[in-house]
Amino acid sequence: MADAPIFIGAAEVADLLQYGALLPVLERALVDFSKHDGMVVQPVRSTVPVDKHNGFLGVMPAYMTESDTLATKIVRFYHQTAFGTSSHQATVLLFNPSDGSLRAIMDGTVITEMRTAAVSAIATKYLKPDRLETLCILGSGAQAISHYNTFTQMFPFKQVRVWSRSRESAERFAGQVQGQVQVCTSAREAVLGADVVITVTMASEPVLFGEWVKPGAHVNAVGACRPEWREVDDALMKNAVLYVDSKEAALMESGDVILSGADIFAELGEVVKGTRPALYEKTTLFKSLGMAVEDAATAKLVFDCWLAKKKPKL
Ligand SMILES: NC(=O)C1=CN([C@@H]2O[C@H](COP(=O)(O)OP(=O)(O)OC[C@H]3O[C@@H](n4cnc5c(N)ncnc54)[C@H](O)[C@@H]3O)[C@@H](O)[C@H]2O)C=CC1
Ligand SMILES: O=C(O)C1=NCCCC1
Repeated sequence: MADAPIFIGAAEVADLLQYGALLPVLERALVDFSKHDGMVVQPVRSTVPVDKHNGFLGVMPAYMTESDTLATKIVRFYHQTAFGTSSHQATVLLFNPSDGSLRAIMDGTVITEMRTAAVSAIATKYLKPDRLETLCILGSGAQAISHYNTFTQMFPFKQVRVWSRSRESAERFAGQVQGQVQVCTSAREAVLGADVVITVTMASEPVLFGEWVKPGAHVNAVGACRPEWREVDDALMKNAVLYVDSKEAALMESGDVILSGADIFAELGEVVKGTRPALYEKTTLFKSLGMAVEDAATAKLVFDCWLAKKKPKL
């Protein structure tokens, strides 16, 4: 009989996951996904609208042959949540690929926060390798915090600006993170002159406009994961060189891509592998929707770290 699955809660996931180990694991997952050689199986996320309660439930399975990783994430994202509870909550199930038995149930909320920020950082590393002085974050929730933490660890920004719909939440954000943050009164003020812009809002209409964005800047557009939602206007979508995590998902899920009619230049995994160029002298935009392979690879890393910690030291 198979062993009972282990449970790894949020605090332990946060303790086990280090960006130093996570980044190469994610780069490999992105590359393997973008080979499209049949070795990675990842259907586009299946999302159930829960209209009555203004929310969605997403199911994200993946199998990666080379690393022999089988997992699924279940994630809820709700517009209205009680104060103090996160709009996004997730659980990851990690299976034994050889017989399909359940190996581990782990918190997926921390995984979602950390792997999404890490993938944006990978996009930034390839698409904006130099002149990283000013970082702008639009939004002040959980992803804003994980992006702030990752980006200030990985890059030498001299200034970080934040804008949020309410000044109160932007100030709360500034008080929560370590280091200086300039709270801006408008999105425009935050974006003008920034080298890197990150959009991490629950907006369904554009909050970022092309006319504000400095030529040659890089944008990570992380929100707006529904076909009718926008975070970015048509001008930016059409004038920037557009990179995505998955072309198939972008054409099914991203309102910014679908409704602007912008052409996708490449998948991020193709850039990491070197089969498509990083046009970093131009204005670039990475449209992130989040992929199951990112969760599966991260969950396997968490599980392997958990096993290594558990092993008695000889
Ligand atoms: N690409 C990816 O892999 C992932 C994307 N996401 C997306 O990232 C975004 C941020 O997620 P979290 O930080 O976890 O959410 P959160 O609920 O913690 O924060 C959302 C932020 O958006 C702001 N906001 C809400 N409605 C807005 C509006 N109409 N206009 C402007 N700002 C608005 C809120 O004030 C808050 O600052 C969401 O769109 C989420 O779905 C989340 C997980 C993974
Ligand atoms: O990748 C994810 O996880 C999510 N992406 C879009 C919003 C829901 C969670």
